Order: sequence, then C-alpha cells, then structure tokens
Amino acid sequence: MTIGPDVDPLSYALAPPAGETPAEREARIQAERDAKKRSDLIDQELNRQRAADKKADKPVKILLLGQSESGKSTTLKNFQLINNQKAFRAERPSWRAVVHLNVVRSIRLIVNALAEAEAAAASPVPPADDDPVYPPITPELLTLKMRLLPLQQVEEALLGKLTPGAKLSTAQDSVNAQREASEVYINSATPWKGAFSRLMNNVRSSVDGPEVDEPQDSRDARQLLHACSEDMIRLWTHPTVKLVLEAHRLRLEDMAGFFLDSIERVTALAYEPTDGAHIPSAPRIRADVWSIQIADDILKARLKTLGVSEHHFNLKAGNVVPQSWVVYDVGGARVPFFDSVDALIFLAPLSCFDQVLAEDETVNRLEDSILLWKTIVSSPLLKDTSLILFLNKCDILKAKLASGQKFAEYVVSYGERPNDFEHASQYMKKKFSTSSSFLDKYMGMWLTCATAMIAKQYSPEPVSFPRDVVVGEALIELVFSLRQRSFYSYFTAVTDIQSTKDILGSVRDMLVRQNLTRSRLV
Ligand SMILES: Nc1nc2c(ncn2[C@@H]2O[C@H](COP(=O)(O)OP(=O)(O)OP(=O)(O)O)[C@@H](O)[C@H]2O)c(=O)[nH]1
Ligand SMILES: [Mg+2]
Repeated sequence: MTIGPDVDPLSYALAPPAGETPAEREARIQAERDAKKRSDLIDQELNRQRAADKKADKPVKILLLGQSESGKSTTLKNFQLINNQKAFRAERPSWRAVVHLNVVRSIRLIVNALAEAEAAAASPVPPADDDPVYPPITPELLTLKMRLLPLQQVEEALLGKLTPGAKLSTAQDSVNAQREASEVYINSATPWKGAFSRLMNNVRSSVDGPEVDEPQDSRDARQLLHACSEDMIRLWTHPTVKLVLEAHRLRLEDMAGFFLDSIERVTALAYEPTDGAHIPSAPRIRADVWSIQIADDILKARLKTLGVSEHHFNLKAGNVVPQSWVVYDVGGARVPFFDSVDALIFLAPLSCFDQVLAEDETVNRLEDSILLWKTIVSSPLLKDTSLILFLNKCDILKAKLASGQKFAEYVVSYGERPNDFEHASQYMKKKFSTSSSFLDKYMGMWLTCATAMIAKQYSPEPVSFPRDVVVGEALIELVFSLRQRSFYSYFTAVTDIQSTKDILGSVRDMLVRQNLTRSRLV
C-alpha cells in the first residue's frame, strides 16, 4: 500500500494491522501497556538521576565557627595547603609581611610594658597592693628602647601597604585590652594578599640584585627591621625584660603570632616564611603527638579576621568525581545566618582554660567557648547541619599542664582528677559532647511530654493539656530532628600540618559519603 498526501504517516505507522483478530488485538494492547510501563520506569529513573546530579553539583558548604583566636583561619589555611598548594605557596610573600607585623607587635608590647615600669618608678604616688612590682629599669634598657622606636615606622609602612581595611589601634588600658588593641585586623573582603604579593615579589628581586620597583617606604621598612634585629634579640633576652613582663603578667610566648624566638631568621633580608613543604608525609607514629616546633610560619602568623570570607576548593575523595566545596571563615565569635550549610566545624581552644575574654575580663574563655557551642547546637537554623568539633590547641594544653599549671584551679568541677593532658582533654570532650546533646538538656521535659502524648493518643476520653505540652510536642520533634545529624569530635592542633591533614581527610570522606547518601534519597 502507498501513503497518499492526505494520510498522516504517524497514524499510519501506529494503526492496528489490517485483519487483526480479537486475540491478536488483546496481545498487542498488552504489549503496548508493558512497553509504556517500561518507558515510564526509564523516565522516572532519568528524572531521579537528573535530580541526584543536580544535588551532587551543589557545593558542599562548611562553616568555621568559634571564639576569636580559636584557630578558624588556621584551619582554613590547612584546607588551602592540602587542596590548593600552588595558590598557598604564591601567597607566601604576603604572609612574610604578616610575620613581620607580628614581630613588631610583640616588641611594641615589651616597649609599652617598660614605659609603664618607668612611669611607676617615677610616680610620687605609692603603689597599691595589687599594682605590679617592677624591677629597676637600667640605662642600657632605656637606650635599647629608644633605638627601637623607629620600628613604629615599619608597622605603619607594612600596614599602609596591606590595605586601607587594615587597622591598628594603640589604645591602652588593662594588659588584656592592650593585647587586644595591638592586634592587626584585616577585613576579609579586601584583597590584601594580592597587594602584598606584588609588593613582596619586587622585594624578592631586590634581594638578589639591584632593586628597581620596590617603593622606597617598604624597602626602608624591611631594611630597618633587619637593622634592628640584634637590638630586638637583646631586648627580648634581657633578664630585666623577663621580670617586667612577669610583673605585667604578659606571656608573649603564649600569644598568637609569637616569633621572638626566631628574630634572626625572620628578619633576614632573604627570609621566606615556611609553609609545610619540608614536612615529610610519612605516617606519624601517634596521631596525638603534636609538636609546636614544626608549626610553620604561615600557620603561626596571626591576622585577625573581620567579617566573613568565602573560599572555594575542588575536592576529590577516592574514585568520586571532584566536588566543589565552599569553606566560610567567620571572624570572631559571631554566628551569622547561613542557609543550608552541610557541616559546621566548631573550634574550641582547650588551652585557654586559664584565660579570660579580652572584652569581659570576668568571663573565662573556656567557659565562654562552651556557652557558644551550646548556642550553636541548639540553633534550629543549623538543625540539619553535621557538627564537627575540633578540641583545638591541644599542643599548648599539653605544654601548660606539663609545666605544672593546675587545670582544676580554673575548671573547678575538674576536682581531684590527675593534672595531665589525657584526663583533662577527655574531661573537656565529655563536657562538650554532653552539651551537644539537646536531649540531655531537655530530658525531664521530654519525658513529661512523651507521657502526655501517649496519654493523648490512647485515652478513650479527650485529654486537655497545659500550654507547655504543646511546646513540648514541638520540642520532641526538634529533638528527633537534631538527633539525626552527625556529630564528630577530634583533638586537634591545627598548626600541625600532618595531623590536621589526616583529620580534614576524614572530615572530607565523611561529608562526601553523607552527600552521596542524601543525593540518592532525592
Ligand atoms: N600552638 C597552636 N597555635 C594555634 C593553634 N590553632 C591556632 N593557633 C594559633 O592561634 C592564632 C589564632 O588563630 P586564628 O586561626 O587566626 O584564629 P581565628 O579563630 O581565625 O580568630 P579570628 O580571626 O579573630 O576570629 C594563630 O596565630 C594560630 O597560629 C593550635 O592548635 N596550636
Ligand atoms: Mg580568623
């Protein structure tokens, strides 16, 4: 048969065969039904796959939270070091400037302490009982102090180059306030690293040959720092300075960004900050053996973060296709509003058990960290977010306890337990873990509500409940949803590249697994 112009070819092709018997018709319709079913199943599978792919394309979002100086930016540097080593290396010159600023800041704190000692000696008013008792300041020290005054120019020149967003306040009050005020802030939104890389690349060329491009002020600053190197070492190692700092209760070696024990190395004209390149990748004997010494300059350098910065990585775990990750570094103890974050890494610095907050000297820093953790854990906004707790600065905690500092003196509930790292760290882990359990906190209320709900469900008569039981029902729902999220905790020293690499590796694997499971559930 031929198809004429007035016949639709599709209808023609689909038309039942001529002379079809009822039995053949039945069989044909059944076959068509089966084919349709198969086709629908394939469509469904394709749609599911598309949705899963769409979900898998979404970046994994990680939020870094914790008190100021808890190690958030240092954790981020580890992410960068592991996942984008080239970019990390390229930023080395910028970090050199930060190391220099850290050195100058420590020297400034010593000079300020000496000035206070001088003022106290010259004051006609007799000292009060709780005033620091300073040793006499020798003329030699006064000369040293004068010779180091030009360092202020170094600070100004480096900060000026850093970014207009950088800030340095010289307000003076208590030791804590001075400490806080002398910090260098950087607004995370400003591209400071680029500015310094350009500057410092020029500097590097000047070390090897005649320098053409480096601005005069920054060259002067760098050479001035180098020229002051010996005086800085003499000041820092002077026995009277040690006594003044003790009287002032200022332990510079415990402060962030401490480089005074390496002045000669870091002020050398050809100085390049170390960045982990020399650390062997061989497995460590024990994961919990940290060493303060191997911490690299870039990880030790301190630059306070202002605002929130966002960093993108392409991570690969096992045979899984590389996935995009976003890590948010939030400056200070702020808990910003974040939608759909996959995981939160909370940093709790255990070593700060003997410190108070700079902004409120009546609050212990460790106590404050627990409070912040509780707020985060009970936030409904983060109820689907996996919680990862880094009990950080374990290296410092270990060193402090080994030097005889008494943990129980500050954490009274610690009682008579042995004053060693093992017991103190486990005790704190338990404290944080129980605070993470919303269920524990509301156990009593939960039981009452559960009983009431069972009664309501099974009672033959309508049961009326007080208002708080309705709240309780919502609470139970929340408790159950909170319990479904994962919680992991680690003892960390994020300045130690090797152990942090291992930990971030397991965090990554866990999140990749979690993401895959979730996408299959779509
Ligand atoms: N020894 C040691 N030092 C650490 C550790 N973690 C962080 N630090 C140091 O502590 C200082 C503060 O760390 P940051 O990462 O800047 O802290 P942050 O949480 O980003 O602080 P803000 O930006 O103020 O919110 C830096 O100088 C780090 O080198 C650690 O585990 N051990
Ligand atoms: Mg930071």
